[in-house]
Amino acid sequence: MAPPPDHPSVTEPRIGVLLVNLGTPEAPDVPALKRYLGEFLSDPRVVEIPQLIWQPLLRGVILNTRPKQSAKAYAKVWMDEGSPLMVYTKRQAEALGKRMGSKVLVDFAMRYGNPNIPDRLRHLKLSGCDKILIAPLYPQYSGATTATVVDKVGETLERMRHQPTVRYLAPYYDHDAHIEAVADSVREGLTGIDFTPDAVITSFHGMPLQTLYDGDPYHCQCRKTARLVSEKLRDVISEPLIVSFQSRFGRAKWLDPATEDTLEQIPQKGIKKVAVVAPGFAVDCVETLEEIAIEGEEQFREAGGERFAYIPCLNDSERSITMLEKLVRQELAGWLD
Ligand SMILES: C=CC1=C(C)c2cc3[nH]c(cc4nc(cc5[nH]c(cc1n2)c(C)c5CCC(=O)O)C(CCC(=O)O)=C4C)c(C)c3C=C
Ligand SMILES: [Fe+2]
Ligand SMILES: [Fe+2]
Repeated sequence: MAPPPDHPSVTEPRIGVLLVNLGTPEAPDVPALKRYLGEFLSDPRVVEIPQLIWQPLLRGVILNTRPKQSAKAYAKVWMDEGSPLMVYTKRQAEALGKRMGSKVLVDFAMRYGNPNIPDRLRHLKLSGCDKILIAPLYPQYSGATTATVVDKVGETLERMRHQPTVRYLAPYYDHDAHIEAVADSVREGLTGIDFTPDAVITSFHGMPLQTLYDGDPYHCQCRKTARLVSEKLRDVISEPLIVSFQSRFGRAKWLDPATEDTLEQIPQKGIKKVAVVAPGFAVDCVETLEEIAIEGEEQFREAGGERFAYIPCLNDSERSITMLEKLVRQELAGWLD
Protein backbone atom coordinates (compact mmCIF):
# COMPACT_ATOMS: atom_id res chain seq x y z
CA MET A 1 0.00 0.00 0.00
CA ALA A 2 1.37 3.46 -0.94
CA PRO A 3 1.94 5.91 1.96
CA PRO A 4 -0.60 8.80 2.27
CA PRO A 5 0.29 11.90 0.16
CA ASP A 6 1.40 13.97 3.18
CA HIS A 7 3.75 11.21 4.46
CA PRO A 8 7.51 11.92 4.27
CA SER A 9 9.06 10.07 1.30
CA VAL A 10 10.20 6.49 1.91
CA THR A 11 13.41 5.26 0.25
CA GLU A 12 14.39 1.70 -0.63
CA PRO A 13 16.31 0.33 2.40
CA ARG A 14 20.03 -0.16 1.87
CA ILE A 15 23.04 -0.92 4.02
CA GLY A 16 25.72 1.72 4.45
CA VAL A 17 29.43 1.11 4.96
CA LEU A 18 31.47 4.10 6.06
CA LEU A 19 35.24 3.72 5.85
CA VAL A 20 36.88 6.22 8.22
CA ASN A 21 40.49 7.31 8.25
CA LEU A 22 42.33 9.93 10.25
CA GLY A 23 42.16 13.03 8.07
CA THR A 24 44.73 15.11 6.34
CA PRO A 25 45.30 18.76 5.35
CA GLU A 26 43.54 20.09 2.24
CA ALA A 27 46.81 21.39 0.82
CA PRO A 28 50.51 21.05 1.66
CA ASP A 29 50.69 24.61 2.96
CA VAL A 30 50.90 26.39 6.31
CA PRO A 31 47.28 27.64 6.61
CA ALA A 32 45.85 24.18 5.78
CA LEU A 33 48.23 22.50 8.22
CA LYS A 34 47.33 24.98 10.94
CA ARG A 35 43.63 24.11 10.53
CA TYR A 36 44.27 20.38 10.38
CA LEU A 37 46.72 20.15 13.27
CA GLY A 38 44.58 22.58 15.31
CA GLU A 39 41.58 20.24 15.10
CA PHE A 40 43.50 16.95 15.39
CA LEU A 41 45.74 17.95 18.28
CA SER A 42 42.84 19.53 20.20
CA ASP A 43 41.18 16.14 20.56
CA PRO A 44 41.62 15.21 24.23
CA ARG A 45 41.98 11.56 23.24
CA VAL A 46 45.01 12.41 21.07
CA VAL A 47 46.85 14.66 23.49
CA GLU A 48 45.94 13.66 27.02
CA ILE A 49 47.20 16.79 28.75
CA PRO A 50 44.53 18.91 30.55
CA GLN A 51 43.18 21.38 27.97
CA LEU A 52 43.87 24.35 30.26
CA ILE A 53 47.58 23.60 30.04
CA TRP A 54 47.64 22.14 26.51
CA GLN A 55 45.63 24.75 24.53
CA PRO A 56 47.94 27.73 25.32
CA LEU A 57 50.94 25.57 24.35
CA LEU A 58 49.23 24.34 21.17
CA ARG A 59 47.97 27.79 20.08
CA GLY A 60 50.99 29.75 21.34
CA VAL A 61 53.88 27.52 20.28
CA ILE A 62 53.07 24.36 18.28
CA LEU A 63 50.68 25.86 15.71
CA ASN A 64 53.22 28.63 15.06
CA THR A 65 56.10 26.27 14.36
CA ARG A 66 55.01 22.76 13.33
CA PRO A 67 52.79 23.66 10.31
CA LYS A 68 55.79 25.04 8.43
CA GLN A 69 57.88 21.93 9.01
CA SER A 70 54.95 19.57 8.33
CA ALA A 71 53.94 21.42 5.12
CA LYS A 72 57.40 20.68 3.71
CA ALA A 73 56.99 16.99 4.51
CA TYR A 74 53.53 16.85 2.89
CA ALA A 75 54.80 18.72 -0.21
CA LYS A 76 57.34 15.93 -0.84
CA VAL A 77 54.66 13.24 -1.10
CA TRP A 78 51.61 15.15 -2.39
CA MET A 79 49.96 13.42 -5.36
CA ASP A 80 48.24 15.03 -8.37
CA GLU A 81 44.84 14.17 -6.89
CA GLY A 82 45.72 15.29 -3.35
CA SER A 83 47.08 13.95 -0.09
CA PRO A 84 48.03 10.24 -0.33
CA LEU A 85 45.92 9.36 2.71
CA MET A 86 42.82 10.88 1.07
CA VAL A 87 43.56 9.56 -2.42
CA TYR A 88 44.02 5.93 -1.31
CA THR A 89 41.08 5.98 1.12
CA LYS A 90 38.79 7.30 -1.61
CA ARG A 91 40.02 4.64 -4.03
CA GLN A 92 39.45 1.95 -1.41
CA ALA A 93 35.85 3.08 -0.92
CA GLU A 94 35.21 3.13 -4.69
CA ALA A 95 36.73 -0.31 -5.23
CA LEU A 96 34.95 -1.85 -2.25
CA GLY A 97 31.66 -0.30 -3.43
CA LYS A 98 32.00 -2.19 -6.72
CA ARG A 99 32.54 -5.48 -4.86
CA MET A 100 29.61 -5.11 -2.47
CA GLY A 101 26.73 -4.87 -4.96
CA SER A 102 23.77 -2.50 -5.22
CA LYS A 103 22.24 -3.22 -1.79
CA VAL A 104 25.31 -1.75 -0.09
CA LEU A 105 26.41 1.87 -0.31
CA VAL A 106 30.10 2.36 0.49
CA ASP A 107 31.32 5.84 1.40
CA PHE A 108 34.33 7.28 3.23
CA ALA A 109 34.96 9.99 5.80
CA MET A 110 37.83 11.59 7.66
CA ARG A 111 37.85 11.91 11.45
CA TYR A 112 39.42 15.36 11.21
CA GLY A 113 38.70 17.73 8.31
CA ASN A 114 36.61 16.69 5.32
CA PRO A 115 34.65 14.76 4.13
CA ASN A 116 33.52 14.68 7.76
CA ILE A 117 31.69 11.93 9.65
CA PRO A 118 28.43 13.84 10.42
CA ASP A 119 27.93 14.83 6.75
CA ARG A 120 28.63 11.37 5.37
CA LEU A 121 26.47 9.64 8.00
CA ARG A 122 23.56 11.97 7.20
CA HIS A 123 24.13 11.37 3.49
CA LEU A 124 23.99 7.59 3.97
CA LYS A 125 20.84 7.91 6.05
CA LEU A 126 19.16 10.13 3.44
CA SER A 127 20.13 7.59 0.79
CA GLY A 128 18.06 4.97 2.56
CA CYS A 129 20.68 3.32 4.77
CA ASP A 130 18.95 2.49 8.03
CA LYS A 131 21.74 0.07 8.90
CA ILE A 132 25.31 1.36 8.80
CA LEU A 133 28.67 -0.30 9.42
CA ILE A 134 31.37 2.10 10.56
CA ALA A 135 34.81 0.82 9.59
CA PRO A 136 37.67 2.71 11.28
CA LEU A 137 40.66 1.94 9.06
CA TYR A 138 42.99 1.14 11.95
CA PRO A 139 44.01 -2.52 12.23
CA GLN A 140 45.12 -1.96 15.84
CA TYR A 141 42.76 -0.29 18.33
CA SER A 142 43.89 2.81 20.16
CA GLY A 143 42.11 5.47 22.16
CA ALA A 144 43.74 8.11 19.94
CA THR A 145 42.33 6.66 16.72
CA THR A 146 39.54 4.03 16.81
CA ALA A 147 37.83 5.47 19.90
CA THR A 148 37.75 8.98 18.45
CA VAL A 149 35.77 7.65 15.46
CA VAL A 150 33.24 6.05 17.80
CA ASP A 151 33.02 9.32 19.79
CA LYS A 152 32.27 11.32 16.66
CA VAL A 153 29.65 8.87 15.41
CA GLY A 154 27.99 8.99 18.86
CA GLU A 155 27.98 12.79 18.79
CA THR A 156 26.29 12.70 15.37
CA LEU A 157 23.67 10.14 16.39
CA GLU A 158 22.83 12.25 19.46
CA ARG A 159 21.42 14.87 17.11
CA MET A 160 19.32 12.51 14.98
CA ARG A 161 15.66 11.76 15.53
CA HIS A 162 15.55 8.65 13.36
CA GLN A 163 18.92 7.04 13.99
CA PRO A 164 20.30 4.31 11.77
CA THR A 165 21.31 1.07 13.49
CA VAL A 166 25.07 1.16 13.74
CA ARG A 167 27.74 -1.52 13.91
CA TYR A 168 31.50 -1.06 14.16
CA LEU A 169 34.19 -3.06 12.44
CA ALA A 170 36.28 -4.75 15.12
CA PRO A 171 40.03 -4.06 15.20
CA TYR A 172 41.51 -6.50 12.69
CA TYR A 173 45.15 -6.63 13.85
CA ASP A 174 45.06 -10.44 14.15
CA HIS A 175 42.42 -11.25 11.56
CA ASP A 176 43.61 -13.92 9.17
CA ALA A 177 42.59 -11.83 6.17
CA HIS A 178 44.77 -8.95 7.40
CA ILE A 179 47.76 -11.08 8.35
CA GLU A 180 47.63 -12.84 4.99
CA ALA A 181 47.35 -9.56 3.07
CA VAL A 182 50.30 -7.98 4.91
CA ALA A 183 52.43 -11.14 4.62
CA ASP A 184 51.68 -11.37 0.88
CA SER A 185 52.56 -7.72 0.41
CA VAL A 186 55.93 -8.32 2.12
CA ARG A 187 56.50 -11.40 -0.04
CA GLU A 188 55.76 -9.36 -3.16
CA GLY A 189 57.91 -6.48 -1.90
CA LEU A 190 60.86 -8.81 -1.35
CA THR A 191 60.62 -10.34 -4.81
CA GLY A 192 60.57 -6.85 -6.32
CA ILE A 193 63.97 -5.81 -4.89
CA ASP A 194 67.41 -6.84 -6.09
CA PHE A 195 68.86 -7.67 -2.67
CA THR A 196 68.13 -10.01 0.22
CA PRO A 197 67.55 -7.94 3.36
CA ASP A 198 69.41 -8.81 6.55
CA ALA A 199 66.25 -7.83 8.43
CA VAL A 200 62.66 -6.76 7.85
CA ILE A 201 61.44 -3.96 10.11
CA THR A 202 57.78 -3.31 10.92
CA SER A 203 57.27 0.34 11.78
CA PHE A 204 54.04 1.21 13.62
CA HIS A 205 52.88 4.71 14.52
CA GLY A 206 53.95 5.42 18.11
CA MET A 207 51.96 6.42 21.18
CA PRO A 208 52.99 7.85 24.56
CA LEU A 209 54.27 5.01 26.77
CA GLN A 210 51.81 6.06 29.49
CA THR A 211 48.89 4.96 27.27
CA LEU A 212 50.15 1.38 27.59
CA TYR A 213 50.09 1.62 31.40
CA ASP A 214 46.65 3.23 31.23
CA GLY A 215 45.27 0.15 29.48
CA ASP A 216 45.43 1.02 25.80
CA PRO A 217 45.77 -2.28 23.91
CA TYR A 218 47.54 -0.66 20.95
CA HIS A 219 51.10 -1.74 21.82
CA CYS A 220 50.11 -5.39 22.36
CA GLN A 221 48.04 -5.47 19.18
CA CYS A 222 50.95 -4.08 17.13
CA ARG A 223 53.26 -6.73 18.55
CA LYS A 224 50.74 -9.46 17.81
CA THR A 225 50.34 -8.31 14.20
CA ALA A 226 54.13 -8.45 13.78
CA ARG A 227 54.37 -11.90 15.38
CA LEU A 228 51.61 -13.36 13.22
CA VAL A 229 53.08 -11.86 10.04
CA SER A 230 56.51 -13.27 11.04
CA GLU A 231 54.97 -16.73 11.44
CA LYS A 232 53.35 -16.52 8.00
CA LEU A 233 56.68 -15.54 6.46
CA ARG A 234 58.84 -18.21 8.07
CA ASP A 235 59.63 -19.73 4.66
CA VAL A 236 61.19 -16.49 3.38
CA ILE A 237 62.46 -14.71 6.51
CA SER A 238 64.36 -16.71 9.10
CA GLU A 239 64.41 -14.04 11.86
CA PRO A 240 61.21 -12.54 13.37
CA LEU A 241 60.34 -9.09 12.08
CA ILE A 242 61.85 -6.25 14.11
CA VAL A 243 59.15 -4.06 15.71
CA SER A 244 59.60 -0.32 16.10
CA PHE A 245 57.42 2.76 16.66
CA GLN A 246 57.67 5.95 14.62
CA SER A 247 56.49 9.58 14.59
CA ARG A 248 57.44 10.55 18.14
CA PHE A 249 55.59 13.75 19.10
CA GLY A 250 56.12 15.93 22.18
CA ARG A 251 58.35 15.52 25.21
CA ALA A 252 56.77 12.53 26.95
CA LYS A 253 58.36 9.11 26.61
CA TRP A 254 56.87 7.15 23.68
CA LEU A 255 56.74 3.43 22.98
CA ASP A 256 60.15 1.87 22.43
CA PRO A 257 62.11 1.28 20.32
CA ALA A 258 61.76 4.30 18.05
CA THR A 259 62.04 3.47 14.32
CA GLU A 260 64.48 6.34 13.95
CA ASP A 261 66.79 4.90 16.62
CA THR A 262 66.47 1.39 15.20
CA LEU A 263 67.48 2.56 11.71
CA GLU A 264 70.44 4.44 13.16
CA GLN A 265 71.66 1.60 15.38
CA ILE A 266 71.33 -1.56 13.31
CA PRO A 267 74.08 -0.90 10.73
CA GLN A 268 76.60 -1.10 13.61
CA LYS A 269 75.22 -4.56 14.41
CA GLY A 270 76.00 -5.71 10.89
CA ILE A 271 72.48 -5.24 9.51
CA LYS A 272 73.25 -3.22 6.42
CA LYS A 273 70.33 -4.19 4.16
CA VAL A 274 66.77 -3.70 5.31
CA ALA A 275 63.19 -3.71 4.11
CA VAL A 276 60.61 -1.69 6.05
CA VAL A 277 56.86 -2.27 6.15
CA ALA A 278 54.19 -0.30 8.06
CA PRO A 279 51.31 -2.67 8.96
CA GLY A 280 49.63 -0.19 11.32
CA PHE A 281 48.66 2.05 8.42
CA ALA A 282 45.82 1.00 6.12
CA VAL A 283 47.14 3.35 3.45
CA ASP A 284 50.32 5.22 2.73
CA CYS A 285 50.47 8.75 4.09
CA VAL A 286 52.97 11.40 5.07
CA GLU A 287 54.11 9.24 8.00
CA THR A 288 55.11 6.32 5.80
CA LEU A 289 56.08 8.01 2.53
CA GLU A 290 58.04 10.92 3.96
CA GLU A 291 59.09 9.84 7.44
CA ILE A 292 60.04 6.26 6.52
CA ALA A 293 60.58 5.94 2.78
CA ILE A 294 62.49 9.25 2.47
CA GLU A 295 63.80 10.35 5.88
CA GLY A 296 64.18 6.83 7.23
CA GLU A 297 66.29 5.73 4.29
CA GLU A 298 68.51 8.78 4.73
CA GLN A 299 69.00 8.10 8.46
CA PHE A 300 69.83 4.46 7.76
CA ARG A 301 72.38 5.29 5.06
CA GLU A 302 74.01 8.01 7.15
CA ALA A 303 74.46 5.43 9.91
CA GLY A 304 76.28 3.06 7.52
CA GLY A 305 73.32 1.17 6.02
CA GLU A 306 73.77 0.08 2.42
CA ARG A 307 70.46 -1.07 0.95
CA PHE A 308 66.98 0.08 1.94
CA ALA A 309 63.55 -0.81 0.57
CA TYR A 310 60.19 0.49 1.65
CA ILE A 311 57.27 -1.91 1.11
CA PRO A 312 54.06 0.05 0.46
CA CYS A 313 50.92 -0.21 2.59
CA LEU A 314 47.99 -2.24 1.31
CA ASN A 315 46.41 0.90 -0.19
CA ASP A 316 43.85 0.11 -2.93
CA SER A 317 45.59 -3.05 -4.17
CA GLU A 318 43.46 -6.05 -5.14
CA ARG A 319 44.60 -7.86 -1.99
CA SER A 320 43.61 -4.88 0.14
CA ILE A 321 40.10 -4.73 -1.30
CA THR A 322 39.74 -8.51 -0.98
CA MET A 323 40.70 -8.18 2.69
CA LEU A 324 38.30 -5.27 3.28
CA GLU A 325 35.50 -7.17 1.56
CA LYS A 326 36.07 -10.18 3.85
CA LEU A 327 36.14 -8.03 6.99
CA VAL A 328 33.06 -6.06 5.99
CA ARG A 329 31.00 -9.08 4.89
CA GLN A 330 31.80 -10.76 8.20
CA GLU A 331 30.49 -7.75 10.14
CA LEU A 332 27.39 -7.53 7.93
CA ALA A 333 26.31 -11.08 8.83
CA GLY A 334 22.56 -11.16 9.39
CA TRP A 335 22.10 -7.86 7.57
CA LEU A 336 23.30 -8.98 4.18
CA ASP A 337 22.40 -12.58 3.46
C1 LIG B 1 47.90 4.44 12.81
C2 LIG B 1 47.63 4.88 14.01
C3 LIG B 1 47.92 6.20 14.57
C4 LIG B 1 48.09 6.44 15.92
C5 LIG B 1 48.02 5.45 17.04
C6 LIG B 1 48.36 7.84 16.03
C7 LIG B 1 48.62 8.50 17.22
C8 LIG B 1 49.08 9.80 17.34
N1 LIG B 1 49.46 10.68 16.34
C9 LIG B 1 49.91 11.87 16.86
C10 LIG B 1 50.39 12.99 16.16
C11 LIG B 1 50.41 13.13 14.76
N2 LIG B 1 50.06 12.18 13.85
C12 LIG B 1 50.11 12.71 12.58
C13 LIG B 1 49.80 12.08 11.39
C14 LIG B 1 49.22 10.81 11.28
N3 LIG B 1 48.95 9.93 12.30
C15 LIG B 1 48.38 8.78 11.77
C16 LIG B 1 47.99 7.64 12.48
C17 LIG B 1 48.07 7.45 13.86
N4 LIG B 1 48.34 8.41 14.80
C18 LIG B 1 48.32 8.96 10.35
C19 LIG B 1 47.72 7.97 9.39
C20 LIG B 1 48.84 10.21 10.05
C21 LIG B 1 49.02 10.80 8.67
C22 LIG B 1 47.99 11.80 8.27
C23 LIG B 1 48.22 12.31 6.88
O1 LIG B 1 47.75 13.42 6.60
O2 LIG B 1 48.84 11.68 6.02
C24 LIG B 1 50.53 14.06 12.67
C25 LIG B 1 50.61 15.05 11.52
C26 LIG B 1 51.77 14.94 10.64
C27 LIG B 1 52.86 15.81 11.10
O3 LIG B 1 52.63 16.99 11.38
O4 LIG B 1 53.98 15.28 11.23
C28 LIG B 1 50.73 14.35 14.04
C29 LIG B 1 51.14 15.64 14.65
C30 LIG B 1 49.79 11.74 18.27
C31 LIG B 1 50.14 12.83 19.25
C32 LIG B 1 49.31 10.46 18.56
C33 LIG B 1 49.02 9.76 19.83
C34 LIG B 1 48.77 10.15 20.96
FE1 LIG C 1 49.47 10.24 14.31
FE1 LIG D 1 55.77 12.18 10.98
